[in-house]
Amino acid sequence: MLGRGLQMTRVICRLMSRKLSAGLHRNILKNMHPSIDIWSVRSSLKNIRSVTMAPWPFSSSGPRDYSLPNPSWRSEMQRLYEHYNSMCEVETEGGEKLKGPWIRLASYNRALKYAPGGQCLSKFLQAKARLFTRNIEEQGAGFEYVVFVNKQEKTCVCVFQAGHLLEGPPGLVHGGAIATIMDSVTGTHAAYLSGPVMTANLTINYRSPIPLGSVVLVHSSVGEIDGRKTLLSCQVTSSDGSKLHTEATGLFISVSVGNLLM
Ligand SMILES: CCCCCCCCCCCC(=O)SCCNC(=O)CCNC(=O)[C@H](O)C(C)(C)COP(=O)(O)OP(=O)(O)OC[C@H]1O[C@@H](n2cnc3c(N)ncnc32)[C@H](O)[C@@H]1OP(=O)(O)O
Repeated sequence: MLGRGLQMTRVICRLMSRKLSAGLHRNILKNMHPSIDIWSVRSSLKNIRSVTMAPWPFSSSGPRDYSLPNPSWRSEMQRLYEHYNSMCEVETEGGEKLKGPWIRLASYNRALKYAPGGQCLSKFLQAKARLFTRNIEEQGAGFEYVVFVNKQEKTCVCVFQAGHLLEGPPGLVHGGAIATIMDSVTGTHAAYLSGPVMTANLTINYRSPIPLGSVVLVHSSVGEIDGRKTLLSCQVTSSDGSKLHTEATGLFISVSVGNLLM
């Protein structure tokens, strides 16, 4: 049986979707043109500022879930994926939840389109938008990663394989690519915990270089959640955890759905 919270969230999302569509349709009918009166959309979005989001808005029913294994994954990446996946919660046909405390977060290249209520908006506002970390089509060339969240401990781990397009110093991963994956993992973790957020700051210390093509773990844990502020800490380690590559803290501020679309 689906949890009551999830059912409630679905109802809210359906209502959200209607509100968003209503705002859009008014403008489309008025102008007969897909250039949107952004202020009208913004004002209709203001009404949904206090919506409580589902812990994770994406189901595994999108066209391509980028967090699933593909042939470019090295054996270490596959092994770690299977390790965490074997501890993941599964739901039986009868709705019973079995197995461990982890869940794998599905990941798509179009964050708006596959979020509840976002399908209509994505056609007009961000038709060409693609998630930065998921827009290199060649498998294994860029960011290969899968994120798992531990619901009991409220921690998060990402298995990350850095492809050849992420080079910085010869043979090593670019610092900006490391920052990107840390921002993505902590941002995803914060969104899972607190709903829609924006990164307010990310403070990074690079301790040891990451070899290009290697598989590392990105760990994220909660420092503090205080009102709109979610403070997380993050470490990138070698896949066996013995070597620290990078550490960071990130502050995420909860925002309204409208903020994310403007
Ligand atoms: C589901 C999808 C999955 C999709 C999965 C994809 C995951 C990818 C995640 C990527 C995430 C990103 O890269 S986001 C993109 C990069 N980030 C940005 O562009 C953010 C730009 N900045 C902003 O938009 C804004 O400054 C905000 C939203 C962060 C805050 O603005 P605001 O909403 O007006 O809030 P404001 O009143 O200023 O601040 C609220 C409280 O936070 C504090 N505060 C605000 N900023 C800071 C700061 N930098 N450092 C310290 N503290 C700060 C304030 O002092 C205040 O504390 P007090 O007085 O209340 O105590």
